[in-house]
Amino acid sequence: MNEQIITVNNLTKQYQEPQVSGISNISFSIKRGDIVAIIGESGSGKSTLLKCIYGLLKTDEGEILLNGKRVLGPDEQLIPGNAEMKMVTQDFSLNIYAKVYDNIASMLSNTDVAAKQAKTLEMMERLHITKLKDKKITELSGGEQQRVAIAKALISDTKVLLLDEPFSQVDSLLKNQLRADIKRLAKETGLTIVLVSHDPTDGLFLADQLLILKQGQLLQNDKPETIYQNPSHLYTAQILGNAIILDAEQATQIGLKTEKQNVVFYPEWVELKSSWNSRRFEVKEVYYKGFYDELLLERNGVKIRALQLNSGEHKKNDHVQANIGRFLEF
Ligand SMILES: Nc1ncnc2c1ncn2[C@@H]1O[C@H](COP(=O)(O)OP(=O)(O)OP(=O)(O)O)[C@@H](O)[C@H]1O
Repeated sequence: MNEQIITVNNLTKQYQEPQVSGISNISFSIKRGDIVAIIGESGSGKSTLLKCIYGLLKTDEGEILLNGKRVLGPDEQLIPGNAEMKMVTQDFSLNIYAKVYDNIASMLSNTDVAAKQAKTLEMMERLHITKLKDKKITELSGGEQQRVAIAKALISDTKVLLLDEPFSQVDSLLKNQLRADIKRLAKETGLTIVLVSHDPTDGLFLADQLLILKQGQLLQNDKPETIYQNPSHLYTAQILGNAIILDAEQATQIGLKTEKQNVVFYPEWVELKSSWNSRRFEVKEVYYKGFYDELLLERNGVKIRALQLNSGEHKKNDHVQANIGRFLEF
């Protein structure tokens, strides 16, 4: 069996109004069973790409292949979309008057009622929604509705699940649970998942492959850890959220030399220690993070962040030696 389930070749979709935008000349492929996260700022083309993959938008150039077969556009078939893929959007498209069980079961035919019931119950079990079986959709929280929508999407032998902002309605505790469930589901069933998110931690935590979009262009396509450790553009470092970004003047103030405009590093690359070449910083704030502290440090008016694993070791107004072990230049 071919390892690649989806191949996108030179895909371009431009909207003319109100200004030229969309996505431009995008190529990548997706391995069967992988979770792919599409990350980028608002308007970077994430939803456009997802809709093109599903066949909801007429493309201008290029093609999408699913198992080697071209995905048809909305002008080429009666009902836009693709039978082997399912897309869950932020509105969930559930029947709000029907019970949870009936919403999910409605996707299956009545030819074998016992099999239909068994399959529906199994899918509810997988998504931890068995106890919601007899509730109406209007009685559910956003996160519960999300699970029902995913169960509904998956029950009819879906090969690829497309998720648009899957965690936007879920609080942080449930978000971790739902992320873990989605990951487990993909690994257990071999399902391929493509998701779009504003939150880079979704991609870093969940994905096997991360796509970084900027103004309709694919900027980076790699494993999350590779992208995190080696962002190829300043934009990538910015949207991943955790990086400390300084301009050249600020870098000089804390003793880093650069010929470029910016230096970038992560708090975990800052070593707190005493050594002849480390620099003295003042601890301006200590943020308690559970099993570690995040320190806000300042030197010559420039603020950086560092991690301290021995919680409480350095306190506000202390002076510490900090060595920036590694930094990137852009
Ligand atoms: N139907 C449309 N007509 C015209 N322009 C559109 C249309 N849909 C999207 N666009 C434009 O195309 C660009 C990409 O939009 P898209 O919705 O794909 O981005 P996004 O990354 O998903 O954004 P967000 O995170 O805000 O949802 C934006 O500039 C947007 O304004």
